[in-house]
Amino acid sequence: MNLFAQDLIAVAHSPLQHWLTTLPAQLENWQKEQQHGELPKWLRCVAQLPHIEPQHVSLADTVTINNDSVSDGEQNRIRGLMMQLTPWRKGPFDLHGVHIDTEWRSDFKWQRVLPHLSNNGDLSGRQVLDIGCGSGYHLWRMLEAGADQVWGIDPGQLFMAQFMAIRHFMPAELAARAHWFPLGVEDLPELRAFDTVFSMGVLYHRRSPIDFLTQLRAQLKPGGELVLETLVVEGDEHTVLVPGETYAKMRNVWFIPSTKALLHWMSRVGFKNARVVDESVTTLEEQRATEWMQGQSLADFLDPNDRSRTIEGFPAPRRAVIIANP
Ligand SMILES: Nc1ncnc2c1ncn2[C@@H]1O[C@H](C[S@+](CC[C@H]([NH3+])C(=O)[O-])CC(=O)[O-])[C@@H](O)[C@H]1O
Repeated sequence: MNLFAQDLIAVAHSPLQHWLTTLPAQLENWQKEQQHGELPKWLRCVAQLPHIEPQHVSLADTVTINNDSVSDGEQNRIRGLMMQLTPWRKGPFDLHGVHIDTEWRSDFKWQRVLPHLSNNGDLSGRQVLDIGCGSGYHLWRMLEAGADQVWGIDPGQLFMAQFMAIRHFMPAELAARAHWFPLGVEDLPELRAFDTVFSMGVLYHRRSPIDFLTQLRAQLKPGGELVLETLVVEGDEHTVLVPGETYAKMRNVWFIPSTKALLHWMSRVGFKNARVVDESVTTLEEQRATEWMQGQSLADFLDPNDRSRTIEGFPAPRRAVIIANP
């Protein structure tokens, strides 16, 4: 069965219909050529999850789904299957009493973003795209904020399985409004159709940040809103850090601009009214190893004698949120 059949029907019934000129062929090609070797195993875990009527649902800081009569056996089954989908990086979630304490407290980032969106954070009636959405934690928060439909893309296939596991437990009405496609930003045509585009934690992974910003702008409707979150350094509009082989032990980090440089790049590609609404240093409360992500985390990426530096001697991770219009 086509994994994305329902999502493609949703595209056909949305203002994004023109996406159907490229999307079905890309997904078909992905299913034939690009599947991760472990994906069948991850999808089997999702298929084995018990079917439990969601009684209480809260899309708040911990995305929670509950039913008062869940048995210990069902809980153990959920825990065992979800553990097979580790590492869990973005969350937290609580599924029928199984608390998934992810590496990141992604709710902290949402608190830094939400108050600065237009309409006081009300996304009612909006088509929202999240580029690099990971497990899709923020997609659920966007639905909490009233979005009509939320669309996440990310090339990470484990994250897709995690999203599908969470969606499995959601009430049908919410599940039908949340979509996830295994695409990179570079796979998107110029849709110019979304009311809000989020891209958080992706810019520094791109080799060409100017092309990336251009791609983001090409997804927005006239009058839409971009929410960009990325690593930054302190400095003037000519300051950009291009780290060596690793930054905070991450291998795929290319450009870390100052906020002034980033605003300059954004104006060069045509964004209007770009403004920094938050800038903060990542704390050990926000990113840490847990039972659900037992590998190394921020504490291991910083200089043990000087927490203001990474292990490589660069400034420690500092992140900015920028809002702009196309
Ligand atoms: N070409 C690409 N196109 C789209 N996504 C990509 C690409 N390359 C990598 N990614 C994805 O971008 C996400 C970045 S994580 C931010 C998650 C969430 N947004 C968060 O803000 O918590 C932060 C980090 O890993 O540093 C991962 O899920 C990648 O798979």
